[in-house]
Amino acid sequence: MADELHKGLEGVLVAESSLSYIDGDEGKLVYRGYTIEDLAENASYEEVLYLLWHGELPTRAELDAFESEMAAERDIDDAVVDLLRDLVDADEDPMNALRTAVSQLSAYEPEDDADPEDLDASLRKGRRITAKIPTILAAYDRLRRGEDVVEPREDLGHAANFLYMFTGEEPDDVAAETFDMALTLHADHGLNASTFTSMVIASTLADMYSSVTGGIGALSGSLHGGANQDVMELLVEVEESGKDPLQWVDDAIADGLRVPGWGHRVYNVKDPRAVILERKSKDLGNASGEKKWYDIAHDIEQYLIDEKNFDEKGLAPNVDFYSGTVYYQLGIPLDLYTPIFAMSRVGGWVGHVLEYQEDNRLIRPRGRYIGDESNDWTPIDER
Ligand SMILES: CC(=O)SCCNC(=O)CCNC(=O)[C@H](O)C(C)(C)COP(=O)(O)OP(=O)(O)OC[C@H]1O[C@@H](n2cnc3c(N)ncnc32)[C@H](O)[C@@H]1OP(=O)(O)O
Ligand SMILES: O=C([O-])CC(=O)C(=O)O
Repeated sequence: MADELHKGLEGVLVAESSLSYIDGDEGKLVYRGYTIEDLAENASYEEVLYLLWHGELPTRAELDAFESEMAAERDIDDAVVDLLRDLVDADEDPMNALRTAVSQLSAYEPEDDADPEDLDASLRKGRRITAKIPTILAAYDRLRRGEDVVEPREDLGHAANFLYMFTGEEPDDVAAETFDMALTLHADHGLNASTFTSMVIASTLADMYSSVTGGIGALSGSLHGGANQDVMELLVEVEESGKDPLQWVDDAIADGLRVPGWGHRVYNVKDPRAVILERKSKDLGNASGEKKWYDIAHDIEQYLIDEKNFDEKGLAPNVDFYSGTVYYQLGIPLDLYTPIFAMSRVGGWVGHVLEYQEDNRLIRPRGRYIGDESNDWTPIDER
């Protein structure tokens, strides 16, 4: 066996997949053969879920049935709401609250005793978790605002229903479509760290709740999904400093800042999702007359390219760089940005787990041992 070390598993092929394809040099992303641009423009998030989980686009009848099944699974048990209240009291971060609540959901899973190798049951579990995540997040946010939880509605789409439960008002078409598009953009991305985490867990024949709970944990970190909140915090900090944004960034880089929302393990050029989100952020700003956040982000992007030559180092905006400026304009609090990423990426976690389990093999790499090999035992009183 080769003893070459692949730190961070960079470039290591560990599985075959037909869910999503990324060309990191061309800035191209496709889900099951459909470009992200086509999907962002034409597909609903539910259509994307169907595509990822069933391998092809649904017919109208299949989509109607799928949407109804999802909508019927949105309710969460009162005990989960009680848990969320406790977590609000403990001032828990929403991403951690989501991780805890998803883990608790398994207690109310009707097919709890299904064999983990029963892929149809795993798919239904994945669908239930996906349907309930928006309910958990909206409830958590309302509880911490001291407001009553709003029950899900079955007549609204996944994105619109989240915004409805979150605000208590039915969203307008622009907000619902923008949010739906953001969910589509984040749904899958190859064997990223959180998806791989879910697959590692599933490879032991643990159940879907464990896989998704682990995926949420992996996504929360600042090198992964956590970066979308970091970007918006940076933009707010820049704005509140009253300094010239470019000078602020220059100083921060000199102090060793890793610019959140920049760089990617796979892309060497601008992430195609960042291109779409940038355009959306600009359009929303133009429509509302409040282009401040888009402008600051865009100016920073230009500066990093023109003055810091980030592009020559293969550094470019990733999906997280402009998403926050879109969510901000939808009135979503900063610490919900990463949970919203999870609300979408659960589609990829479930899809990859199911695909991997079709031909499961325990994931178990090796580490090279570099410790001592033959120490003499020293009794505790002599150390
Ligand atoms: C949804 C997602 O998960 S997308 C990624 C979200 N994460 C972020 O936006 C956090 C900021 N970005 C990063 O930390 C990194 O680019 C990562 C973790 C995403 C990818 O990292 P890796 O592929 O491991 O690249 P690595 O850390 O080896 O960086 C390569 C070089 O680029 C530099 N670099 C990478 N990202 C950045 C950045 N955001 N800002 C400044 N420099 C950077 C590194 O310092 C390193 O420079 P060096 O060779 O002079 O030491
Ligand atoms: O693919 C990755 O490494 C990070 C990720 O999840 C994404 O960009 O959506």
